[in-house]
Amino acid sequence: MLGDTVLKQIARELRTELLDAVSATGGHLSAGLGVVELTVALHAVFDTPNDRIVWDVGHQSYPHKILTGRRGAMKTLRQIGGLSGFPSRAESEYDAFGTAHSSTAISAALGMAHTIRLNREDRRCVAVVGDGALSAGLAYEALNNAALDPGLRLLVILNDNGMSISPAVGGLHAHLGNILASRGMCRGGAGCGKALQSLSDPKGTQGEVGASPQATLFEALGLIYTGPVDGHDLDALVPMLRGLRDRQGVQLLHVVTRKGYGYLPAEHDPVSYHGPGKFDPKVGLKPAVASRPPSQTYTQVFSDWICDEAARDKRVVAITPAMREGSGLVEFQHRYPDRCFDVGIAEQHAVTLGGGFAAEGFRPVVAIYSTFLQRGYDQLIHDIAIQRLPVTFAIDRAGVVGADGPTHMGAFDMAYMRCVPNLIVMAPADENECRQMLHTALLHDGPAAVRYPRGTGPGLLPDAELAALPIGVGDLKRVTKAQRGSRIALLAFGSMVKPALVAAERIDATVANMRFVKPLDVELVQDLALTHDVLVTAEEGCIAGGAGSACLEALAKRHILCPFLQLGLADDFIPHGDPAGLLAAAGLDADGIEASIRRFVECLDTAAQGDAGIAAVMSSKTMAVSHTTPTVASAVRRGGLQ
Ligand SMILES: Cc1ncc(C[n+]2csc(CCOP(=O)(O)OP(=O)(O)O)c2C)c(N)n1
Ligand SMILES: CC(=O)[C@@H](O)[C@H](O)COP(=O)(O)O
Ligand SMILES: [Mg+2]
Repeated sequence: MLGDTVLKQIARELRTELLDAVSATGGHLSAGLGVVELTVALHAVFDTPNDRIVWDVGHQSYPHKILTGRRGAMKTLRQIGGLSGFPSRAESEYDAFGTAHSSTAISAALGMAHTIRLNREDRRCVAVVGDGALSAGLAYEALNNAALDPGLRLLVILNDNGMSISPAVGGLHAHLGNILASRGMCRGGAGCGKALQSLSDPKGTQGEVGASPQATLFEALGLIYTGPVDGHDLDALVPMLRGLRDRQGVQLLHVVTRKGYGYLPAEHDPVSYHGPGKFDPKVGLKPAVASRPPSQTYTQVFSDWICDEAARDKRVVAITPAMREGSGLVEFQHRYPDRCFDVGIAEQHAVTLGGGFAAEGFRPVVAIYSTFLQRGYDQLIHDIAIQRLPVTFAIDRAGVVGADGPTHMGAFDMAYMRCVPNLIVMAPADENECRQMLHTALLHDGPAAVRYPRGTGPGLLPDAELAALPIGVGDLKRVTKAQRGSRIALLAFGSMVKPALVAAERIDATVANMRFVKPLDVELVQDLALTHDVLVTAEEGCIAGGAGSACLEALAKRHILCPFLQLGLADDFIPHGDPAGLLAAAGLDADGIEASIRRFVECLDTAAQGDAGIAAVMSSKTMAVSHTTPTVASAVRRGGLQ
């Protein structure tokens, strides 16, 4: 075991290393800075990777990465082919469990603890979970399940820094504050809870409901609580972890830390340093420019839109599951504090809360990332769609998000939403259309979703005027001049309209901005199939079950046969990296769309000329579905991406 002085020296170097690395690449910073000492202490006390440490979310795991053989690779963080920004089992044996969506760590570590008991092994499991992550139902499901199992050996470390991305919210936050206020910071011994009080009893005792006059929520649940301990004080932390290491029962160690600790700009503004881009650590982040940049992000478009609607209509309320900044609700909350609901990390609740508002005649807008709406899927169906409740879903980060990688890609929403009855699903081609679609959704007397990508669009700045779009009607943007031969029609959804138009100029194709994934403009699809030789769909989402599949189903329903090419995200997870590079690798930029169509048409021509069997099929215009785009992951594996 390394001496305490050495551990302190390691912590100092680790913090400097972390700051240097993240300021050079961008990534998650303030959470990692806050757990430097905790990371050092855990690795000093536990025998990793034999003992398992499961980092919840994993955005705080960079110090752990640096300590576990990845120091030199930190410069590749979140870039194509480089280190993941989250724990990854594929990356290191020290990453016990892949995480990135929050609140999974206790469940995963509990599963591991069960296997250890079943296998009669001498190993330990630790889940490190933040106070923000503890607002999600999943975490409570795990705690509830873990409690009262004295035979298990599981340590849950609650890293309480009072912060989610924004300041933590809710009753739990208040409860943690009360514990700290009433008990003070403990340094071991009886005041720390039952576990350390009975260190002489190596088997430990299970927490008893109401055992202490100021029982914590955790004790009331049946966990063995220890703390609160200063998470930056290695002299307190290390002995405490040593004391808890071999104890049986589900132990909860309450560690208090400061997000951004050790780098003053991040301590003062942990929100901005949660996930900064590159910056000079000597200077810090540049203050946000007061004037608007020429191109707005879709998030900013949403932000302006909801403020405008709220000024017009008092029934408009906004709900965010802990993504106030990322979803563009800071200004709205500032202007309408009593109409903005940050519910913490609680996506399921966010959706159903919207249902409650809608049932009473309000117009709730649930602002949510595509990837996080996956958590609220049953609520979307059961609580909203079945009852046709007018909830607007403003779905940000739909499509390829980039550096956060496979866990955060908004690849699935079109597929998982278009099968839900009563739900309207829109995908804007540009910023102005985004605003009009959000307005359309809000006016619609039923649930409606608008899915838009991370970052900026083509730059078509939104009109101040709001006009509802006719529901289920696409927009023909370009008509091919070709009279016969390969008359190609490109049916583009959302962000694919722009590259489709560029490709269409080169190959002379018709382009439709489909606008609606659901209800689909079936007439338009069928007309284009009947007047063209080849139909191509393009979407920034998974091909399987996605918008292109909707078009195919529309043709099948009327027995219309047409060679059909579906462009989108192939059946694989998209790795992390620069979004433009990832889109290009998926064949979803103008060059890729053009190349895929040329290949497809060539293939059809060859088949028509060479192979009698296929020619017969083609001449009878039997539907030919072809998708040849390589997956992005396979391109990265082949080293084909720069
Ligand atoms: C299910 C889910 N919702 C939202 C997020 C986005 N998110 C990432 S970190 C974070 C804050 C987590 O707070 P906490 O667990 O306390 O960790 P801290 O950053 O404070 O260390 C949020 C909301 C997520 N990763 N997963
Ligand atoms: C870890 C996490 O889930 C978030 O911090 C996420 O990385 C934010 O992504 P954006 O940068 O797209 O808001
Ligand atoms: Mg926190």
